[in-house]
Amino acid sequence: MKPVKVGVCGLGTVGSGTVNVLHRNAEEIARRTGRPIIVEQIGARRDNANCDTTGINVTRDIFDVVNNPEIDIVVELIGGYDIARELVMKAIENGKHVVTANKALIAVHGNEIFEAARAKGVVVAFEAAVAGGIPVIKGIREGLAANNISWLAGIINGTGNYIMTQMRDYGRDFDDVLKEAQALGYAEADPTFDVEGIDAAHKLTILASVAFGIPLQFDKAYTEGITKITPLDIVQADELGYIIKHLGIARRTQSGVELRVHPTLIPKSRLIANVHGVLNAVMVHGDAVGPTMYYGPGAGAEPTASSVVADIVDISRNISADYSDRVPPLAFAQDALDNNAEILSMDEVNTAYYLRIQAVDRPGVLARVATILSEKGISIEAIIQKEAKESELVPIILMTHQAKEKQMNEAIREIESLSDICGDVIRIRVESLDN
Ligand SMILES: NC(=O)C1=CN([C@@H]2O[C@H](COP(=O)(O)OP(=O)(O)OC[C@H]3O[C@@H](n4cnc5c(N)ncnc54)[C@H](O)[C@@H]3O)[C@@H](O)[C@H]2O)C=CC1
Ligand SMILES: N[C@@H](CC=O)C(=O)O
Ligand code: NA
Repeated sequence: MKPVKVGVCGLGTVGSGTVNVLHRNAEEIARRTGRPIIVEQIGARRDNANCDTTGINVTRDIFDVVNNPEIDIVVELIGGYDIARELVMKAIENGKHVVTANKALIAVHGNEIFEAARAKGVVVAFEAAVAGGIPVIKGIREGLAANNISWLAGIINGTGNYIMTQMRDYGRDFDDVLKEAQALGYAEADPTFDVEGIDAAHKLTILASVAFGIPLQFDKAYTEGITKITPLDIVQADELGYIIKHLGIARRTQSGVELRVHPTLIPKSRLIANVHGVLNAVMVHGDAVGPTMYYGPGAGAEPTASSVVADIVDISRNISADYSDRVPPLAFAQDALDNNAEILSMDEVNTAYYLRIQAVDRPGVLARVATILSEKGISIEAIIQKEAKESELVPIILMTHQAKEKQMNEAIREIESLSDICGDVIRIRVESLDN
């Protein structure tokens, strides 16, 4: 059978991993697709010592690749928003199928890209963009196609989970571990995307669209990172029976769709609470299947290449099928996407809370805090008040029952204005993940 010819743009961590996997497993992959897959050309600014490109046409101009008439599939692995968008749109215009690992691109420009691909009858595949090597897009889009999906929650940034795990288990310093994650090829080109939750929000946006059949709406996602999590909160959460994880949560409610990324207290007994290091996991709740979980490496050269190559194989198998017979990019037919599903403002979201308050050790301070919460209709589930040691400040830890974010914001503002409270109230949301 005629080989499928691939052009790889970007030869960094994922690009080199992809070329290596395609070479090493060429025979096994060809047995699956029924035809060989050949790397016809690579567009790269420079060579990569981790990747042998002998015999491959390497160009310094990635646009040579999209304009090469020999190429069937363009693989975009340069990252970023603007040039990647231009490259992918040009590839589509030239009638090429596209595979990308770029979640920023899909979350922000995906609606436009999928529309152009539909008009041209080509496929844009992005399994590697969410949770690296875990086939979670395919799992939801195809494996759960029977279900009404009510919610999903995931640890979807490998770098962040790696940092939190190393801090918790070995007491390591945030900045040191981040440097290590960068050296291991886990982090984004700009690592603030990892630690400030932007990367996770990109991925959550994509997951919510595939699960609920709504257009991509990254600008409406609530985004909070891991930079404010302290060792003290990790210890206190542990004492209360919880573990802190950075989660992306998407939930359908009567009034709209919750789309939020933030640190979260999860009961230690949940499987997902025990997902550590660079590993990711996504829980998806479908009405027919119940709770499911997808687990595996969320970043790294070959785990990510595993998803990139799976998409190449998928396209190679379907290359001759009519566009209307192919699986739609966001799982739902383009004209059936729900444009009316409102993404809720964070004010409307209901969760339980862990609060840590630094108070001057004076009688009545706890009562004053409790009164404010009660006036806002927020009830307390548990309190830990430590003895004051040398310093006269004592941490007060409160766990609340569910409350609206708006009420909690107001309560926090009032608590912070009390004269016996010092600094900001630390607030971490609590998710039971049981329904
Ligand atoms: N590293 C990982 O574990 C994962 C990365 N991704 C995504 O995969 C994509 C690539 O990431 P990495 O391989 O980690 O990044 P990287 O920085 O290691 O590689 C990107 C490569 O593209 C090259 N490049 C950028 N602009 C170029 C241009 N205009 N012309 C030629 N070459 C250009 C850079 O020189 C670099 O070698 C990003 O979208 C990233 O978000 C997705 C999942 C996991
Ligand atoms: N920087 C990302 C890479 C994979 O998507 C992460 O750490 O998860
Ligand atoms: Na994936």
